[in-house]
Amino acid sequence: MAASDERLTMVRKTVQVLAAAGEEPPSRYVRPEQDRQAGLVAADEMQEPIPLVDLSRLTDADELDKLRAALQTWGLFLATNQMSASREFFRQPFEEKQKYSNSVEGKPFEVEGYGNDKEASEDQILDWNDRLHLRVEPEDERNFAKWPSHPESFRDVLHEYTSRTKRARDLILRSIAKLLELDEDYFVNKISDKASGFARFNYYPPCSRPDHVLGLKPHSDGGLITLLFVDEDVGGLQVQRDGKWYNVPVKPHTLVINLADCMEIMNNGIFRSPVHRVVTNIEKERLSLAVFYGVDGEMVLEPAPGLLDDKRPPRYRKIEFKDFVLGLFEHFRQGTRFIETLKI
Ligand SMILES: O=C(O)CCC(=O)C(=O)O
Ligand SMILES: [Fe+2]
Repeated sequence: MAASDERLTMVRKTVQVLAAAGEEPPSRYVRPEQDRQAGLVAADEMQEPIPLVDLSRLTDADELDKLRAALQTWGLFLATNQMSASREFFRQPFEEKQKYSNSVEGKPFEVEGYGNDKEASEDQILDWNDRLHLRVEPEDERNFAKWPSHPESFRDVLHEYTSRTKRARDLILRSIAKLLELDEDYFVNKISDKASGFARFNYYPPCSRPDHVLGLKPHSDGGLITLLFVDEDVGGLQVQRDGKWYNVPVKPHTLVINLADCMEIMNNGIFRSPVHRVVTNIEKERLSLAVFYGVDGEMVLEPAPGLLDDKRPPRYRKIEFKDFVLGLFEHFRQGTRFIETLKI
C-alpha cells in the first residue's frame, strides 16, 4: 500500500475533537486564497424574504402561489413544522459515539454512521463538520446497528419525525407537479417504497477561524428534495443566487425545504436545485438535521416528457440513477456539481 493510501485509511479526528483542543483549523480545512479574499463568511440579507409556506394549506391557490414564487426565486422555501433536533448524541463522550463510527481502522469506509465525510484524495479540502448519517428509507433496509441507543428516545423520535417528513415529501411533490401542470401524481408515481431516504445530522463545533474554513462547502443536494431542520438561534446556512451568497433566515419550528438535482433534471430545469453552503462561527456550536429524499435505485433520470415539445427541448441528458450517484459523490468531494456535466 502506498504511503498516501495508508494515510487515507487511518481514522481521522472528528472536528469536535479538533475544536475542543482549541487550536487553529489544520491546513487540510483551509479554503484556497481566492475563496478567502472574497470574504468567506460574507453574505447579503435577502431583500424579499423567502416565503413561509403552510404545508397544511397547500390545497389553496394562494399558498400554491407562494410555493411557486419561492421555487422560482430561491429553489428553497420555509415550512412550518415542529420537532427539536437532539443534541444529546453529539454531547456524549467520544467513545460512546465511536460505537456508531463510519470508519473503523482497517475496514472500508461506510456510508452510514458517525464521523467525517469520506476523504478520497489528499487535495480534498475538508469541511468543519461531523455527522451522523443514517438510512431511513426504504424502511425495511434501516441498519439499526448504526442508530444510537442513547439518548433512549433517539430511535422513536427519528422514526416519528421521518414518517412526518415522508408525508411532507409526497405533499410537496404533488404540489410541484401541479405547478408544472403535470399529472398531480407524476413525481410520486415515479418513486416506490424502495426510494431512498437518508437522515444526516450535521454537527458544527465553534471554529476559531470562520474566515478560513467552511462548515459545509458549496454544493447542491443530489436527490429529489431535502427537508432541513436547523438550530433555532444559530445561523450559518447560505444560498447562492446569481453568483451572490444570501443568509437563509433562522425561524424557530420551521423547516427549510430545498429542491435537489434529480428534481431539477426531472422538471427540465424550470425549478433549480440551489447551491448552498454553511459558514462557521467563533462562539456557538450548530446542529442541523437534513432528510434527503431520492429516487429508486433502478430509475432512469430524465426530464418529464410532459414538459417537452419543439420549443422546450430537454436540457439534461438521460442517465441511470446508479451512474448519477457515482458522479455525484466524486464531484461533491471536489467541490464541483455533477449535474453541470449533464446539461445539453
Ligand atoms: O446545516 C445546514 O444548514 C445545511 C446542511 C446541508 O446542506 C446538507 O447536509 O446537505
Ligand atoms: Fe445540502
